[in-house]
Amino acid sequence: MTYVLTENERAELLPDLGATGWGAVPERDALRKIWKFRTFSEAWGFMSRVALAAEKLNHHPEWTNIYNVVDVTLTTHACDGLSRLDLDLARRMDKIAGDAAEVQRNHSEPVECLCRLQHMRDGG
Ligand SMILES: C[C@H](O)[C@H](O)[C@H]1CNC2=NC(N)=NC(=O)C2=N1
Repeated sequence: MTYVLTENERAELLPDLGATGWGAVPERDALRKIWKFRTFSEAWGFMSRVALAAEKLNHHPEWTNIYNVVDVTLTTHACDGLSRLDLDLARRMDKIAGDAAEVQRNHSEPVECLCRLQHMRDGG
């Protein structure tokens, strides 16, 4: 079943994602990453491939696309927080993007904030 990651799991698994540019959304138990591709076509190609991976996982991103920028938030609605599925999808997205895009890092908070389960309730 889908369950919210424990503090031990967070401490073990989140730093690697933080290193690739995933951040913590303030006051939510959610991960965010922003990619800037060279063109709209490359951004849309990335989104198409991710959409197929998301369908396979039956786990879907919250995302927006403006021209060549794709802004992604991952969380699990079924358990109202971060689950393994978010980490799986995050890793797949990283793999699909490869180094085709510039990763914007000046947003959100460090993933380490998500290692405390109270993060989303006390606002950081
Ligand atoms: C019925 C279906 O399994 C659910 O609605 C799935 C689909 N995709 C999902 N995606 C995300 N991000 N969270 C969910 O809880 C979720 N649930």
